[in-house]
Amino acid sequence: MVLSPVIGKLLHKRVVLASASPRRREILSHAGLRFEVVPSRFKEKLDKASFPTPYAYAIETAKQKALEVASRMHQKDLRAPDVVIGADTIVTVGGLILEKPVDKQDAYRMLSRLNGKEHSVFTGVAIVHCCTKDGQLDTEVSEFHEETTVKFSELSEELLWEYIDSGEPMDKAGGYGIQALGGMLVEYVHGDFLNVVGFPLNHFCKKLVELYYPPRRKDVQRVKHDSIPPVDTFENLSDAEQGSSDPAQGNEGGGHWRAEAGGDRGQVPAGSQGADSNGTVGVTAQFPAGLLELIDGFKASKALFTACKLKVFDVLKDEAPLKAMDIAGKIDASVCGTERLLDVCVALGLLEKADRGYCNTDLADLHLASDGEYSLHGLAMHSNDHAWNLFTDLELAVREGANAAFGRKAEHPVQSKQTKLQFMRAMHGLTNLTARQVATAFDLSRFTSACDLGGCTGALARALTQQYPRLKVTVVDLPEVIEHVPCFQPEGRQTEQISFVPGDFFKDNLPEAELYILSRILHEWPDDKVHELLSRVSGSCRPGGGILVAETVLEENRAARGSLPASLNLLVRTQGRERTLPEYRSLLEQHGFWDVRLAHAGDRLDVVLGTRAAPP
Ligand SMILES: Cc1cn([C@@H]2O[C@H](COP(=O)(O)OP(=O)(O)OP(=O)(O)O)[C@@H](O)[C@H]2O)c(=O)[nH]c1=O
Repeated sequence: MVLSPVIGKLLHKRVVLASASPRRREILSHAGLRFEVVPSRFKEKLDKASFPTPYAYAIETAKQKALEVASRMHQKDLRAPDVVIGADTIVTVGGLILEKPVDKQDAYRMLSRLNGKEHSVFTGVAIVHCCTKDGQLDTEVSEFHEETTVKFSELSEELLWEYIDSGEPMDKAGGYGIQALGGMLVEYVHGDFLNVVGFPLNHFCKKLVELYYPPRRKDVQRVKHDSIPPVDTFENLSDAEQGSSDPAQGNEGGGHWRAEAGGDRGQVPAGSQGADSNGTVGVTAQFPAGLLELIDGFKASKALFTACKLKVFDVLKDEAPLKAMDIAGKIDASVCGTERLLDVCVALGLLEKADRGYCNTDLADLHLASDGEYSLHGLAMHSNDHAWNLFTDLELAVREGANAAFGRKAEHPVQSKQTKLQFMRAMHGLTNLTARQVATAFDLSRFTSACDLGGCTGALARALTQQYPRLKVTVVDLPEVIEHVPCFQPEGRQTEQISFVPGDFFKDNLPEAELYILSRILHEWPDDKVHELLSRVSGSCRPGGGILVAETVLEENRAARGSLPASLNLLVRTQGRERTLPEYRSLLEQHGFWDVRLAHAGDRLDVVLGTRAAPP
């Protein structure tokens, strides 16, 4: 569980903590961040005197730690992680900077200085976004610091030595650990406790908000030139590989000390306009991280599809954890390629990686392995093998309109032999996920018979019969669909309440029923075909009978809820379209269905129920 949604912004990135500190690792993993730990080899020996403030020193050290790891990882496999986090904690007292003691005497000297006094603990943090361009590592650094004031009690020599002999001071800045025995030395703390322990989590989250939640256009600040801290130019922000970038820094943290130092090393994002030569007004724009995620979205989809196709999630459902090499053997793929794909799946939150190997996440077990009631493996495969190709024609479909594009490359999935089973699998998984909600969106207990037109594998029929034990459901679908229905019957759960009838609902007589169901059917067809179908349903339905339409109903401004690409899907794939409630109401009313009501059936689906009026 992730409390801070901003931490979630890092879940899809490969994040590395460039620190050997067990405390930092613990703080960040408790916050829900997923990361690898690669301790930095940077030697902490920058010339303290050359920094204008102690925290400038801590920030620079943090930055060098992170950059060293980024460049080492880049050199190792020519690919740096997306984000490297470095941190450095120091204690300052009387103008002196205290780091980790080198021995017991050093610890004693430090603790004696702190004894009975107030001191400051600074942690400098660097968040380094990396990208690889033409084989070169490109980095962009965001940095900040946090200060906490700590007061020690008056401590006896005996107590100090007892504490030193405990061994606790040795790997800790200032020679104490506030989170353990050292807590007994402390009278009060002002500020962020975790900052003393080694990582200012609260400030880190705020920084992520700054980085990943750019202000909306109307919030773009118009600021006076002299209120912008001195800035650098980071030239490669447009590289989508990078994932994110630093916005213009506020007048705080790393940006602030630089301003004080009169330096000019801060950063400004691409697209920002600096002040004009008169230094009057400029516009700063946050880096469009969300947009870049969108640009990269297809790569994530393709990685997921590929892992599904290679049955990675099936392999790991059967046996886990497994190392990349073992998985590669089982899926008959190269080790290096498999490892990369697996790591991407980890970054996408589909797999987990531990020392002993890779495992499925619960999400992957439930939805991406090919078996299981709620598997979306079929949908992923259908998207990969079919929808993907059709979407390459989106431009053509937009230029020429659905009718023109349809039929050129697009092929109705149910009519294609090759894709028929795959399409059934896709629909089966999707319907299973929503069937209960559709069945219960309205109280249908007054009906004793229903006919599910285009009911495919009977997934909705099953949910209906479970919900309404009196109800008998006839599923009508094309013969070539019905032929494969047995593959989708859960063992031991066949029910006499459901029967399957092969037929074409545009041509064949419709079975008699009190309730006719059209689930995810009408959006596939243009208005003339919808009228044709509704007129056939209306002709078969007795007065007092019903029609139940399950579709994503558009808002009145035609905005789709949930699945935005769906309407484009229709454009490239069929001649149909999604409709608003007034449109459905009008269609149904024209065919004698009244009292048309809407209910939501989850995030992406709505249910419309109409009652057949007596003919005039
Ligand atoms: C004041 C205080 C510090 N620390 C630890 O002191 C180390 C600072 O050293 P660093 O150089 O910033 O980090 P490191 O441990 O050398 O790791 P690295 O990041 O690899 O340089 C970090 O561990 C901190 O937790 C505590 O655990 N408790 C405290 O109360």
